[in-house]
Amino acid sequence: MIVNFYKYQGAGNDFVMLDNRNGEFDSISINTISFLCDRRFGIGADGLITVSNSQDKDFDMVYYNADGSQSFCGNGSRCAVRFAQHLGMLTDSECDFNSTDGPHSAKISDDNISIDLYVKGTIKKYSEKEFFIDTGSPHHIVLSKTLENTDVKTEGSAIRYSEKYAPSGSNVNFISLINDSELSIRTYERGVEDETLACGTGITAAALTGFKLGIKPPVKINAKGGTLFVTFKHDPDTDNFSDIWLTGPAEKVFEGKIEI
Ligand SMILES: N[C@@H](CCC[C@H](N)C(=O)O)C(=O)O
Repeated sequence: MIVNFYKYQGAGNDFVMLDNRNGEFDSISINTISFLCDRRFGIGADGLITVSNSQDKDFDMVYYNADGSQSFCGNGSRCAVRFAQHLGMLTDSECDFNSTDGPHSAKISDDNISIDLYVKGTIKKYSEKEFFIDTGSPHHIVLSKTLENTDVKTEGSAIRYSEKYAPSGSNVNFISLINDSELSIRTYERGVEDETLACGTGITAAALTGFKLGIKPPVKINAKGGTLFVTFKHDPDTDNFSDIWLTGPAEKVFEGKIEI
């Protein structure tokens, strides 16, 4: 079967997009997802997203990592909003959509897409330099003074597969604080099993963890593939974060046909 595909990227986190408005990719197989995301034998991407009609929102999306596993994806969601706009599913500069972890809202401009995210639970502090937070996907955070020289694949993989996170694993982010509103980040992504150029839920997790270390919103975050911004509110009485928004670029790279 020959299918149309679209390739999008958000700060270098790249995705194959499939128009699923007729439901043809409802039961897409893990093998097909892995093939389409393969950088040598397929199109190549960190993940794959299907965009479908929704009963109660502007669209529904499902995110799959390159290995076919599912989670919530911040950059993928931002790209899915841009794709829904391309498909003519959006009529406004704001929209609502359903993703793997529930409903989200988005704000659209020519340069950027912003989405809101939700935290599950609170930040867990393992030590002065290691933390965990779930921003729709699970994220381990390591404070690093040697970010450029960090072997993200080896060190990230060791934490991702550690007993602490078995059996489902965690994404792993290495961060360096630059000043009181800026940090740099490198991320090992579960399901891609490698470093990616940016990870939206990881960037959000880093901004919120950074707040605990003295960083104030809006937080500017430098990833390898680009710069994103995170804003949020924090309630000192409950220690809860709310009104969390991730903002950055999301654009179509190319489109084509492929046999699956
Ligand atoms: N790239 C994503 C995160 C995708 C999910 C993650 N790999 C997981 O399995 O938890 C993002 O931009 O948030």
